[in-house]
Amino acid sequence: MPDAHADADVHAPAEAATDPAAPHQRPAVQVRGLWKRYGEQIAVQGIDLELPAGQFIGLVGPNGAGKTTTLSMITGLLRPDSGTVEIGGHDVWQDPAEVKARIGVLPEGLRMFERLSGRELLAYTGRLRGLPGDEVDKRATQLLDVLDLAGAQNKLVVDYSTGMRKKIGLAAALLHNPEVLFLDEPFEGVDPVSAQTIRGVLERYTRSGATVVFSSHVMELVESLCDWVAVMARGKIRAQGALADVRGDAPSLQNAFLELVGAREQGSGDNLDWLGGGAR
Ligand SMILES: Nc1ncnc2c1ncn2[C@@H]1O[C@H](COP(=O)(O)OP(=O)(O)OP(=O)(O)O)[C@@H](O)[C@H]1O
Repeated sequence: MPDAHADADVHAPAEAATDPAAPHQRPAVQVRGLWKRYGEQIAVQGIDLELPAGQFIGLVGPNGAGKTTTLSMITGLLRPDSGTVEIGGHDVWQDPAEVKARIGVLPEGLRMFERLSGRELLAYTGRLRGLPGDEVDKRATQLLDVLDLAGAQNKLVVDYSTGMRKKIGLAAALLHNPEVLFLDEPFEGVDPVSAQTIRGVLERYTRSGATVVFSSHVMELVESLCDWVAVMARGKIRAQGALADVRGDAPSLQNAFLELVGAREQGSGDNLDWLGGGAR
């Protein structure tokens, strides 16, 4: 692990954003000086992020790092104390309608219209997005099919399992074909088969030039999916850049991550001498 990684704000990626020959020149998301405090608790401490377009981007960090707070501010769900966010060149808080037309969001613990069926939920979401009815029908049928929800399309959302809820939430977030898709812990509670399905849909989507930003604390998943990562700990960005640059010389992203977030400071449980070993 290079020493630079141990300090805050390693910023490895810049060429993609500045190279005039790069296919996606403007960053998909530009965050400057974002702060959020809940009473005494500072959740996000003045972060800057430049997320390149057309990439699979992972926002990783331990529990309580500030990932959900950050994604909520980026997507216009939570007003920052200070700082700005631009998506596709539009300010999220000055120009919310423009931004919301360009993004899809699957927040953590998404509240849905529980008394609608999966198909009705998509029909309703599509009309809210201003799509014509026949186009909504066509897209809904295809998404339900690809996400293996066709058999449950007439079931009420309240009766869906956790994984089914993630999938119908993902379908609703994709229906209007957004430029940037934000997903908070999209694979949490999802079985391996459904995870593979979701993964396939998202990979196809980024190959077409769209951007996926998702938060996770599962390093293997991030390492296998992402082109680009931002590592957060205690409300700050510890590193951001292409996956290989953030990983550096470490054998895996997990090792790089543990180094970056200072896991050793938190102890290894050595003082739990009463635990296990028959000393009851
Ligand atoms: N509504 C709130 N009121 C008070 N404190 C909050 C609130 N939401 C988050 N926090 C605090 O802000 C910090 C960041 O929380 P956040 O949920 O953004 O982290 P996270 O990285 O998404 O964590 P996790 O991976 O556990 O979901 C935590 O210390 C949390 O306790």
